[in-house]
Amino acid sequence: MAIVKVENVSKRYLLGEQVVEALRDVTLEVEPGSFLAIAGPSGSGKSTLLNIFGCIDNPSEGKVFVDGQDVSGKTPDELAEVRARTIGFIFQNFNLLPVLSAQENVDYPLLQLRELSKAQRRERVAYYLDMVGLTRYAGHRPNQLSGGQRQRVAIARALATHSKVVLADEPTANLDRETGRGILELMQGINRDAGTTFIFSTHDAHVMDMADRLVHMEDGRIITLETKLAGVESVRHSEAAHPQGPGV
Ligand SMILES: Nc1ncnc2c1ncn2[C@@H]1O[C@H](COP(=O)(O)OP(=O)(O)OP(=O)(O)O)[C@@H](O)[C@H]1O
Repeated sequence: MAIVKVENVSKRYLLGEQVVEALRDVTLEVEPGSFLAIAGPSGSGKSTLLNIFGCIDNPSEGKVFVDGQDVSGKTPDELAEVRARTIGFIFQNFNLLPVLSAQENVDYPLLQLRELSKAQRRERVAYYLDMVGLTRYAGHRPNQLSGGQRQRVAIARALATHSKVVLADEPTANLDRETGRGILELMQGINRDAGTTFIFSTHDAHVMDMADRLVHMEDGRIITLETKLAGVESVRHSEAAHPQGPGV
């Protein structure tokens, strides 16, 4: 079963009098354990697709499934619950709370999981800060950390809720190439060791190379889907090869 799936999803925004077609009839299934990159020119719909996968935005048409649940008809409170328990987010500008330390930033989304005791939360925060190599920096606030360290805090925060899927919108865009590569290697290691699904958008060819699945978008549509398994690369042109839409 797909961990996230969109079926015939379109998204239109109204910009004054003008209608912007951000997504046009997109169908995509992402299998658990994928390390999937979404590439495409600026404005092609990458962030919109990630936001719809993450239940931050609703499609104008089509269906969205997260962890087997059809989220189309859910209330805002129900969607918040799905997000809190299933999905982690990483952003290009890190989105950490500036007044909180690294450990408090990682703890913050855990406050929504009311079944966790304070001791369990403390244990989880310590575990994930260790996983991203930041135990020594637990008490530092974001402005006392480098860009790469801030993104590591964001990764720990995304994982601490035991998210099944981490959605990352250009996670390396504000980092130099070497630091960006380190962040991708960290995400890839977690993907391989823990089986967490990662879906990230990128403009960077080096980052695309690290993905095991690569979706190319243009003008709100999926143009191609590449799968790299055991050294074999296949490229599917979504409409010709997949009348039902591509499955990843
Ligand atoms: N809230 C909004 N209101 C109006 N138009 C929007 C809104 N969000 C996105 N769009 C438009 O939808 C289209 C797709 O935008 P989107 O941000 O998904 O592209 P992208 O591929 O992520 O671009 P980038 O690589 O520059 O981040 C663009 O034409 C954009 O201007």
